[in-house]
This record gives sequence, C-alpha cells and structure tokens, in this order.
Amino acid sequence: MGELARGCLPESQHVNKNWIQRCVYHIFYLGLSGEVFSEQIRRILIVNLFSIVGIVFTLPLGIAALYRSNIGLALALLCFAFIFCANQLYLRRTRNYRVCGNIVIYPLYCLMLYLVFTGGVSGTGYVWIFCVPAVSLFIQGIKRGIIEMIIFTLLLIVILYFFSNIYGMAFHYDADLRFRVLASFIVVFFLSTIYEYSMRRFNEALRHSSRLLQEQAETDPLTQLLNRRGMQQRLEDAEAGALHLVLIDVDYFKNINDQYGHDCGDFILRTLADLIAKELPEGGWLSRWGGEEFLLALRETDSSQAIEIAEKIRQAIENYDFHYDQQDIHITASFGIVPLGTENPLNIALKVADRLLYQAKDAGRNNICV
Ligand SMILES: Nc1nc2c(ncn2[C@@H]2O[C@H](COP(=O)(O)OP(=O)(O)OP(=O)(O)O)[C@@H](O)[C@H]2O)c(=O)[nH]1
Repeated sequence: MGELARGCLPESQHVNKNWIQRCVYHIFYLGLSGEVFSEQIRRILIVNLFSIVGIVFTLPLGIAALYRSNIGLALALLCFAFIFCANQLYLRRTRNYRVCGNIVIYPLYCLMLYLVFTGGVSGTGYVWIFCVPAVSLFIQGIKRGIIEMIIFTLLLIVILYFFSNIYGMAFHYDADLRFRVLASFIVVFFLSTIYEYSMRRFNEALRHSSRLLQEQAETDPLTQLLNRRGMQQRLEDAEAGALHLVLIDVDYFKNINDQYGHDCGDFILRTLADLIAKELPEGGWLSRWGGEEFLLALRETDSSQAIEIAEKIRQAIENYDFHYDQQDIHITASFGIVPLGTENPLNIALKVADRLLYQAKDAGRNNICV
C-alpha cells in the first residue's frame, strides 16, 4: 500500500476553503491535503480523475450502445463502467493509488484494443486510442509507461495488420487508414512521453527548491543550527512527554564583542554551536534561539538526565580555549532548565526558562537553574 495509506498525509483542513473548493478537494483529492508538490497527491488526483472520466464516458456510451442493440459493445462498455465505479469506491476507501491505477489502466488497454478490433460504432473505435499514451505515462510513470505503450503499439500493429476483417468479426481497415492510425498514435505516444518527462523534471525542480527554501527558512546562517522558527515548529509538533528545554546564554558576551571585535564574537558563536552539538544526545534538537542564546530540546529525558547534560555542556564551555587571532579567550554560560508537557505548555515553559536563566545570572553566572 502507498505511503498515503500509512497516514503520511493528513485529512484536509478545510478551515479557509469555500464550499466549491471543499467539493473539489473531496471529489478529486479524496479530501487529502499535504505538501503541495507531493507526488502521491498528484498521482491520487490523476488516478481519481481518470477513474471519473472512465465512468463518465463508458456509462453513457454503454447505455447508448445498448439502445442501438449493439449488445457486444454495450456489455463491454458497461462492464468497464462497473470496474471504474468499483475502482472509485476502492480508491476512496483505501487511497491505494497504485492498485487503483492498475485497475484503471489495464481495462482501458483492453477496451481500446477491443474497440480497434471491432471498429466500435461505425468504424470509429480507433479515435479513442489517442488518449492511451497520456493516461499510461501519467499513471505508470515514464519507464513502465513506455514499456507498456510499446507492447500496446505492437498489439495495435497485430490487430490492424493481421486481424483486419478476420472471421468477419474484426473491422476492416484499408491500408491508408491503418497506416495513418498507427503513425498518428506513435506521434501522440512520442509527444506524451516528452510532456510527461518535462513535467516530472519540472515537478522535481519545484520540490527541490521548495525543500531548499524550507531549510533556509529554518536555519541560522551563522551557526547552521536550527533558528528560532525551526525550533519552535519542532517543539509545536513534538508530542508532549518526557521533553526538557535547556536555555543557554553566554555570559558577558557584549564584552567579547567590545574587546575582540564582532568577527571574534561570530567565531565564538560558531565554535559554541559545535561544542554544544557534540554533547547533544540522540534525538535532541539544538537551535540558536537569539543573539547569544541557544535552546536545546532534550527528548526522552528526565530532569536529572537534563541537568547532567547541561552540566557537561557548562563544563565543556568553561574549559574550552577559544583561540582567535593568536589569543586564548575563555567564556562561561548560564543555563535555565524546564520540562515541557501538558501542564507546562511551550509559551509558559519558555517564559519559565528565561526566568531561570536570569536567576542563574543573578547567582553569579556560569550556573544552572532548574
Ligand atoms: N558577534 C555577534 N554578536 C552578537 C550577535 N547577536 C547578538 N550579539 C551581541 O550579543 C551581545 C549580548 O549582550 P547582552 O544582552 O548585554 O548580554 P551579555 O553581555 O552577554 O551579558 P549577560 O547576558 O548579562 O551575561 C550584544 O552585544 C549583541 O550585539 C551575533 O550574531 N554576533
């Protein structure tokens, strides 16, 4: 089953959508939302769309064929209409677009070959085959779509050239018509391949730049750590539980800037980021929270473990020689530790961490307050 079925895409949040948009989302996207450029959402849309188009075409045409007493064609069309309807229901229930894509495409191949073989209504059956390459490449992707289209073309050649008028059942195509049908089908196949390929490249490029922008929006350019926005996002998404916040503030950082210059201050912030990151346990998050403030989120950690980690970091900073421009610089930092949970939501926890930090400063700095 696809990733959707494992629940990676949430049900649509219809908050700001009007009823038309809600209907469109419900009918075409099955009420799913998620990453705008998500390949899964695109595929769901396409499979669903072709399924709906399949019903819209085969059902009335089947009824019309029944009305004209063309029983063979009517049965074939109604049978496909039934398959497409069942597929719709299955897709809505399971969101398994891979299986549903196959349910759309293979009956479509059969129907098209059947129409070419019998000629459909008044020998016009072949006019429908030109939609096949686009549908196949959309649903099966470039590689598989091309392979299936080559097989389909070969079957088309066999029907057009070897089965024409056989046993009085097959439609008779004269030499010019069969050549033109085949040639125009190959042209459509070729153009559809180019279109699908460029669409995929375009989509990939779009997704890549979207990911890049997202990363940039959440990264602090100086330290390459998460910035405040990135950290806040993770904390908001994090499940409440054994999570501790550690707010770290460099002591007398202004003096460093004043004494050694702003570049030295930047160098110290970058080195500090590496120093703290080394002590960060697995699964934890580290961010540059503000100017000379770092915020650590320790997950699956109780208070004593959080204090232990903070103490290690405090000592690592205190004992580190920041070597800049042939000078050894020593700094210290103050810490505020606070648990995060349902009784202590993010906004409150951050305020408490800030208060504890200033208590640590008041107590002489180079301190941890819990
Ligand atoms: N070099 C550099 N300095 C920064 C950056 N962001 C903030 N600062 C400086 O950090 C200093 C923070 O100073 P204060 O808030 O007075 O705090 P402090 O000097 O560390 O004193 P305490 O926090 O009370 O121990 C200011 O001088 C800011 O200019 C930065 O990205 N690079």
